Amino acid sequence: MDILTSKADGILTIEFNRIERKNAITGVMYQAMADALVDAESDDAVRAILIAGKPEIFTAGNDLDDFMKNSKPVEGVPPEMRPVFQFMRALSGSSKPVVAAVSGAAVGIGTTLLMHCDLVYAADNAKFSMPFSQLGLCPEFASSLLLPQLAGFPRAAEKLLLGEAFLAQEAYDMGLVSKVLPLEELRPYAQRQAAKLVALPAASIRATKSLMKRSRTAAINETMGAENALFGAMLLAPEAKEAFTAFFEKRKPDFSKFA
Ligand SMILES: C/C=C/C(=O)SCCNC(=O)CCNC(=O)[C@H](O)C(C)(C)COP(=O)(O)OP(=O)(O)OC[C@H]1O[C@@H](n2cnc3c(N)ncnc32)[C@H](O)[C@@H]1OP(=O)(O)O
Repeated sequence: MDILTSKADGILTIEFNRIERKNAITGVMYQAMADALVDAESDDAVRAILIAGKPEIFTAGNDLDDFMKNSKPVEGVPPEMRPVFQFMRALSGSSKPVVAAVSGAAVGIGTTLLMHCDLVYAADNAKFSMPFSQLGLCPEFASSLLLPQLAGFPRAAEKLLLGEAFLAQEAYDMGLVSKVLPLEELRPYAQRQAAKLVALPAASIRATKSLMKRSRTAAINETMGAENALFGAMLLAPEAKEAFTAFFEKRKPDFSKFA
């Protein structure tokens, strides 16, 4: 199983488990996470959600092979029904508190999804990147809105225009991360924080989260729509094909021939 889910003591834990591919996320994995989140939404026994990777890697982001093979529109299937949309919609709209424990690299959607979590804990080996421009793509799932809001435009531009990677301390300084911890303390700490949420009155947690997110929900949804229309087209463009092919051929992409 490339995604592990378990429920215990009021916490739904979702864990990336595809270490041989650096936890790169396929459609099947997005669907498994979407299903777990949708199920949790209607399960009163779940009072907090914990998302984690492996000590050496959170996730390498979307599986690039999946991007190459499964990006064409499918007749009769609206783009919003794709597993990645179902997952991000369920995460962004979750009424339950979501804790993320990040260690190792969090690439692409691996960093974007953190902007939709509530408590984000990073190990001192965490490394974040949104290399969309390096892949011939553009930001997705409201990162073009949320990152400038969190970090200010100039810093967000370094991360989104250049796709530069950044370490845990910078992520903390930018407001993307709640706290940085030594790797060995990360998981127990995130678990304890989730347990604290479980022990608090669920109605208070729900109300607090909903009030904190209320003013930006419409903007997030509108931005996701605009980004995803562009992203879907860019996935099929020659720049992305060159970037994906170059990755698997273990060479630098050559974008010089594209205007
Ligand atoms: C809507 C969502 C959008 C997005 O998420 S866009 C972002 C897409 N992701 C990426 O562009 C990241 C690509 N991966 C990497 O840059 C690197 O990997 C890492 C920095 C994550 C790790 O580097 P290292 O430790 O050197 O590992 P390795 O040798 O590159 O990878 C080990 C095996 O894993 C495969 N793999 C890694 N990432 C992906 C991926 N994203 N999709 C498919 N396969 C991936 C490789 O090819 C390789 O495989 P083999 O052992 O056969 O050479």
